[in-house]
Amino acid sequence: MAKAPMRVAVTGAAGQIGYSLLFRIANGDMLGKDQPVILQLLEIPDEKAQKALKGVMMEIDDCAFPLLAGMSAHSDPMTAFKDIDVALLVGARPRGPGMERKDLLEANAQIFTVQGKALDAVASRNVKVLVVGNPANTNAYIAMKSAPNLPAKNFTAMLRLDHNRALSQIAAKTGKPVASIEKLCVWGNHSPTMYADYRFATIDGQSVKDMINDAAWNKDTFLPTVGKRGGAIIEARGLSSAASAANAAIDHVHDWVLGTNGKWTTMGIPSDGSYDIPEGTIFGFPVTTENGEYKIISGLAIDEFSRERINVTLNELLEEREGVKHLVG
Ligand SMILES: NC(=O)C1=CN([C@@H]2O[C@H](COP(=O)(O)OP(=O)(O)OC[C@H]3O[C@@H](n4cnc5c(N)ncnc54)[C@H](O)[C@@H]3O)[C@@H](O)[C@H]2O)C=CC1
Ligand SMILES: O=C([O-])CC(=O)C(=O)O
Repeated sequence: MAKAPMRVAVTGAAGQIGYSLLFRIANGDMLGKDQPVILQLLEIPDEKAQKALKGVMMEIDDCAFPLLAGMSAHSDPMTAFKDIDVALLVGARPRGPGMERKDLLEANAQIFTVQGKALDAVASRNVKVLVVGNPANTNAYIAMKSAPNLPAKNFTAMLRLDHNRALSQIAAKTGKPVASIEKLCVWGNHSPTMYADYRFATIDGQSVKDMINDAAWNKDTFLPTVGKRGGAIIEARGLSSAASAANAAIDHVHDWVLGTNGKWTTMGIPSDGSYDIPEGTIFGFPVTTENGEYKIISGLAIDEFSRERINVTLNELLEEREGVKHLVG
């Protein structure tokens, strides 16, 4: 029997990331090739944005995706989020050259109180929320706090792009295929302070740390390359990453819904107090997923260097949180 369609809301649907994301969702890349989807697309109530959204929808129509069971355009989150199973909160201002993601806090934070409240009011009680709009961890925190009637665990932030960037750097360094790398993770905030950690990673059962055996490369090349990759792309393209961000959003939700079969990935999730990260902080953790639920990998040894790095990214998140205290009550 055919599966019932899942309702997926995407905000900022006429933006850069939206243009790389919507077609792949409708094509079944995110929820599976046997899963019909209904797209509920939100843009700002602005004539130009709504018109651009209509144009994107015309193109989606023209793909005649067999899995697309419905599609609607919205300018109000209360209708866009009605009964949704998945929310991709992309709509927010991107940074330009010379900005850090936290510089967007002022401009974007408000969006996530409004949208958190709307999710609280009208979304499925099991809605899976992924915040992509920057600063993603703190925006996810705001949305979570604005939706007290939804389980906090439903709110996540995207660190998958950082995870994928780290995979790719390690594949290049070791000369091994990306698919052979396991047990990699990225701790913390989606910002240059994030801590990409390959201490536990393996390739064909062999330790990646032993294979690379170069602490200076880790500290002086790998961590800055992964941490500052978003900025490097803005510098090169004049615009922030879009197709790779959309790809990471697809990966994140795909794995959350369909499971990782015991493999590690990275998700920004509300801490349960693991690794001394204060409960409720939206933090990048190594997880596995099964039956639509994620689980933090527990019991990993945190050495002195790692603890320092984790503390730096945690402190930045706590500062960001302090800055939005007035919005979350
Ligand atoms: N977490 C991550 O790894 C990444 C996050 N990002 C972030 O994603 C966000 C979107 O990036 P782009 O698509 O490149 O930006 P964009 O400017 O091309 O598109 C954003 C769209 O969101 C819409 N929008 C703004 N406020 C909205 C609201 N309240 N409701 C609905 N729609 C709204 C705008 O009208 C625009 O069409 C930015 O904040 C960017 O920094 C980008 C790359 C990676
Ligand atoms: O760097 C930015 O502003 C966009 C982003 O989050 C990324 O590419 O990681």
